[in-house]
This record gives sequence, structure tokens and C-alpha cells, in this order.
Amino acid sequence: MSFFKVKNLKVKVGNFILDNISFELNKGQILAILGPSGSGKTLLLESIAGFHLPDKGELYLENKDISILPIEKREIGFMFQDYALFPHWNVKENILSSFKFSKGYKKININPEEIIKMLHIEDLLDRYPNNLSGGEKQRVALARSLITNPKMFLFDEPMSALDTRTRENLRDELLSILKKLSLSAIYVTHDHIEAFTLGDLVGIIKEGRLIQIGEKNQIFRKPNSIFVADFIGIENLFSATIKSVKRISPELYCIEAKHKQIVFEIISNEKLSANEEVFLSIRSEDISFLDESDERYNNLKNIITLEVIDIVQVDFFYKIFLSGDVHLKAITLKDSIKKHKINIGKKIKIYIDPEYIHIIKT
Ligand SMILES: Nc1ncnc2c1ncn2[C@@H]1O[C@H](COP(=O)(O)OP(=O)(O)OP(=O)(O)O)[C@@H](O)[C@H]1O
Repeated sequence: MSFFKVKNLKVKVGNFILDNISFELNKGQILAILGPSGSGKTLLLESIAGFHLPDKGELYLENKDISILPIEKREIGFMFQDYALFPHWNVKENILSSFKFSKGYKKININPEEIIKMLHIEDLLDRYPNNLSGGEKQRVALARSLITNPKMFLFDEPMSALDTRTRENLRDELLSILKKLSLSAIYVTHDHIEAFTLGDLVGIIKEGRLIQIGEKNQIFRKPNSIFVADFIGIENLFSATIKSVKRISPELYCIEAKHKQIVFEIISNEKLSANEEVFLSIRSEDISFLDESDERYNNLKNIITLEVIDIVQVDFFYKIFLSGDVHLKAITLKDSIKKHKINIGKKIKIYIDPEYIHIIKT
């Protein structure tokens, strides 16, 4: 039985409608919600927290129907981008203030000192919010919410105002705290890297509808639409026509799909028929480079020769822009650039594993 369940939720706020939202979370699981601006992410969290009552559908927390419970009775903690610390209270007073506003919550069984230590804010207790950095304010806000011992936690882009380094540090700490306390959480973000780092499950919302939700690996590997593929940062997306479909096991097919002059071999569980128009998605990290002399893959399909048209460094990686019958972007490391003598203008062989090409039906 799931720990938290949303069943056919419909909520109308002004002219905006969240509709047909259903998902389940197990205890300790984190769901990351991704979606463009204005797609209804905040309204979904606000509806779960109790700021808007459903027009249809139900919410269950530990099998209890909380759909129409007032906010303070739901035992759900939340933390939004706006830290909302009380400016005239010091850090300690701010943290303890949450006890005043959480009378409906269970007796505290998290030790406040432990939370303060976990969040490394022991030395800030006498300071006032005005004298804290953005990251420190978020730590205090998190401590203040955590010590009320909520059953579940909602985060609405809590890191978006922070610089990259602080955000990454806080994100890692947050993940370890949530896992340590076995807290279920829903985390809204624009950032697909953040979503895949934090989420056990990832959900994508568009125009008030949850268009895909699942285990993060499933979403990562098998986006169900061009919109999702694009939104989760898949850079290689192009059209193709199915040429042949051969069943190779009860659930798997070996499929040939043609894009311009290139025929890709794909292993997939999608049911398709010849002449169907589809999109192919390939993650840039799934493209391998081969040397001219490399004979290991000689009898395999999916070896293509393309021209390197640009090389761009991104953090520790290099993005290689490839052009020919298909335009692809590959991600690789400095070592591989050296090993394969990759430079602009060079024609290079690449290989893509048939299992790493994903077919998106149109
Ligand atoms: N209280 C409200 N009354 C009326 N309309 C609202 C209200 N709150 C939000 N909306 C509208 O509902 C839509 C969804 O808003 P929401 O804040 O949930 O989007 P979001 O996905 O969180 O966007 P962002 O990423 O920009 O924060 C928007 O068109 C917004 O203008």
C-alpha cells in the first residue's frame, strides 16, 4: 500500500485547471516534478498542502483521506523559494517558531539539535536573517520545517535563488537528510539535473496535466513524447521511418528505422509497424567514438561516419557537434578527445548501442 496517493485530482484555481493528476509515493520516496513556467507545479504543491480544495479526486496520506483537511491538520511540511524567515527573530527563535504554528502535528520525535547539526547551522543560532547568505537562510528554513516532524515534505524550487555551488552542496545535503529521516517528498524544479539527482520518481507536468511519471531511469531512458524528451535534456531527437520489425523475444523487437540514408538498428519493446513515422532519441553520453583501426564493431550496425564541426567544453566534459546525414551531439571526456584525436573537421566513426536508441511514437 502506498504511503501517499493522489487519485484523479482536479483543482480549478482562477482560469487554470489541474486535471487528472494521479500518482503514488512510497515511504521515503522523493518525487521530482519538472515542467515549464506556468504549467501548474506550484498549484499542485499548494493543492497537496491544502491551500486549494479539490473539485474532484482524493488525496490519501497513510491511507487517511486528507482531501478536505485544513492545512495545519495535514502533517505536511513545505518549503518554498521565498524563505519567509521572521526578520526580528534570530535563527534559534525562527527555528523554534515552527512549534507555535504546528499544534496539529504529532509530538516531536526528531531531536532539534540533531537537525541543527545535520544542517551545519550550529554557529548561526544567534544571528538574524538579514546577516545570513541565501544558502544559510535556506538551511534555517529547512531546519524550521523539519523539526515539526512532518510526514511528508513539499519543496517549491527552494534552491533557485542560490548560486550553482551552494545549490549543489545544499541539494546533496538535503538528499542525505531526507533519506536518513526516510521522509517522502515532492520537489518542484525547472532543472532536469536537479530532478534526476534528487528524485526516485520523476513527473513531467504540462498545462495542468501530468504527462509522464515513473521511476527516474524509466523517464531518463524512455520519454513518452518529444516534449518530455526535450524537457529532460535529450539533445539528439530526429524523425525516422520504420523499415522492418522482427520479434526477437516475447517482449522485444529488433527494428530498423531509416533517417535520410542511415538505417539504425534498435532493440525495443515498442509495438510498431513498417512505414510508421517516429522520432528517435539518443542521449549524447550514449554515443561512442571508434578509431579507424578499431575492428571490434565491424560486424555491428549503427556505425556512422560524421564530421566534427565543433567542440565545446562544458564543466569537465566536452560536447562534440557532429554533422552528416544526421546531426548529433556527443558528450565525452578529455581523455577520449586525445585518444581518438578528435578535432574540428575530422571525419570520425561513432557507434550507438541498439538498446540505447529510444523510439518515440508520433
Ligand atoms: N491564486 C491563483 N489564482 C489564479 N490563477 C493562478 C493562481 N496561482 C497561479 N495561477 C495561474 O495558474 C497557472 C499555473 O501557475 P503555477 O504557479 O502553478 O505555475 P508553475 O508551473 O509553478 O510556474 P513557475 O515555474 O513559473 O513557478 C499560471 O497561469 C498562473 O498564472
